Amino acid sequence: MLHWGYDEDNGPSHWKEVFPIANGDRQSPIDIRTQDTKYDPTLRPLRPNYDPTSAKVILNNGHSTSVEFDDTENKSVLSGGPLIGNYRLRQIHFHWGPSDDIGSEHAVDGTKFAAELHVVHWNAEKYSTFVEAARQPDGLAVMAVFLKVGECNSQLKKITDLLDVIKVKGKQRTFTNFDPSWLLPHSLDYWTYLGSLTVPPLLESVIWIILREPINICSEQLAKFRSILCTGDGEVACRMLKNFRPPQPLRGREVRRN
Ligand SMILES: NS(=O)(=O)c1nnc(N(Cc2cn(-c3ccccc3)nn2)Cc2cn([C@@H]3O[C@H](CO)[C@@H](O)[C@H](O)[C@H]3O)nn2)s1
Ligand SMILES: [Zn+2]
Repeated sequence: MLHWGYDEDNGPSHWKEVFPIANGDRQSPIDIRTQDTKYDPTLRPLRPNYDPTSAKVILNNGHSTSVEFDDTENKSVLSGGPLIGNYRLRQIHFHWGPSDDIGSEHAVDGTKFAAELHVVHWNAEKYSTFVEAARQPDGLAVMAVFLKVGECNSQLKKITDLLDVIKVKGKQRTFTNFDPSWLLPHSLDYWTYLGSLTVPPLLESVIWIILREPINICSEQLAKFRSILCTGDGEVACRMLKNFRPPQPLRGREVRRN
């Protein structure tokens, strides 16, 4: 298989050929059956505490567009919720689809949203690097926010307005004074379950925290995501029309809610 992607010949159905953990028993994303979620009174409120100056660059890594943060110290952390201690903010990125009716990775009672924001953190209290944490069952915490088609999102505009500058794979641009909290909905109520990265190497190291309230995005902003390229300079251009992995088997896992 050539490099992994989301096309017919290198997409999610092929990933197991190179990453056998794709058939593991704590893979992500999942379809959240709300009737089967279990209220857990021990779950605490989520406490995001981000410093906007820790935002560094906006990047096209060929699979998504991300904002990378300075994670050399505990400047921006997530605590509370199901987490023990502080998880350090590493990056945010998005998943979307070829049309406004699909694009999210997680689903709720079989319903998908237009897109999904992931806020990626790592357990810097227990592990010394992100990559080491990515290999541990409690190494990563990813907060997911659903994006619902509606009014344009003024905070998201700060990102979508720059996408034409980082159109090709590998391009990045200075991007600071940005706080991911500005993208969060009013309610921080959530579902949580144990899962994996949804991109190769699909490591089973993620504590997933899915916010129950979506934020809005308009069609024009979604179209801008679809205009960036999964190819670099000099390659035959391929537009990043979709970058979501479909829901994976629950394998008996419990989904809790606060
Ligand atoms: N939807 S999600 O599960 O929340 C995520 N989607 N993208 C994410 N990134 C952060 C990240 C880095 N790594 C990682 C893991 C092990 C070794 C090195 C890096 N995992 N997540 C963006 C991202 C992913 N990667 C992966 O880096 C690997 C090593 O360079 C490379 O072999 C893979 O092809 C590439 O996917 N780099 N940056 S988390
Ligand atoms: Zn993601």
